[in-house]
Amino acid sequence: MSRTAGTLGCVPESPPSNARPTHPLSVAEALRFTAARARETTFFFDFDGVLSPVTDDPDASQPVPSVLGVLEQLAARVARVAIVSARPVSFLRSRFESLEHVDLYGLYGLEVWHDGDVVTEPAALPWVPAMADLAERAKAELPEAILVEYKRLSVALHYRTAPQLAPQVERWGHEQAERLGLRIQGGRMVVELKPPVDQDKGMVISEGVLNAGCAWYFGDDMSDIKAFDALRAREAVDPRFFGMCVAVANPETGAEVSSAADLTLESPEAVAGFLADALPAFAP
Ligand SMILES: O=P(O)(O)OC[C@H]1O[C@H](O[C@H]2O[C@H](CO)[C@@H](O)[C@H](O)[C@H]2O)[C@H](O)[C@@H](O)[C@@H]1O
Repeated sequence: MSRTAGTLGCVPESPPSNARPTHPLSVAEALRFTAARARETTFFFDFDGVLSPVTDDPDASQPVPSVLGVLEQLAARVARVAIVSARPVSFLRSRFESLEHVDLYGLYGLEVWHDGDVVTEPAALPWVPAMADLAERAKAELPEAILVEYKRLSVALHYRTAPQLAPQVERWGHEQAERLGLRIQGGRMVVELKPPVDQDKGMVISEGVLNAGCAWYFGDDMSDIKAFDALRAREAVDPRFFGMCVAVANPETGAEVSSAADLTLESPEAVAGFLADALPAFAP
């Protein structure tokens, strides 16, 4: 259930209060407070299912066309805009190359785009060969209908086009995780195997908001709930900080993500529309 009542509409003209608003709150209240603190605000976005509609083939995913311009404009009006994804940074670069002022975190933060280079968490690097082997083994041992996505430091096993195979994929994934000492991340019609390195979206956000007065996070999947938790945790220790958690509806993980969010938007297209409507609230 959404914790926010009301829709965006116009942002009322009343003077901004310095006091942090309390949850639940209306979208207008959240935007008004955010606009008053725009220069200390970060907007974080997940990619798949949030900026990009879900496709059967992960390689075919593209951002909603209108979102590119909106993100660039937003980045000029707030302190920072960042995409925090389970995709590799190289993939995110291929989709957002035109965005000069948007920060990119890949593989749940194991990779960061910094000064024109991909910086990888050193503790994860020894796992590259094991992940390459694992991807080959998955292709050989799992049914052909399972799409194996090799991401250098993780392997995603997709059953979107063969949902009846979910139990088999889950079982195989857990066996491999046990065999190799890997971690499992569940998601939308996918089981992902990751190195046993402490890094997740929650940790990216916890670090990313240390100097922020306000942050919004838009997510649709199980891994995004940790990012929501990070905003709540920051609010708990910093009485000035305001965090807004936005879910994007979907038939798979939507209920769980929405129940942890302040606001639920209907689709990636609705995210783009929401941001476009919100832009005038933030002075250029
Ligand atoms: O953190 P994200 O950017 O949201 O990445 C999460 C997973 O997204 C991708 O899989 C999801 O989207 C695919 C394309 O729409 C879809 O086919 C799949 O069913 C979804 O789970 C990506 O391929 C995965 O590697 C990410 O873990």
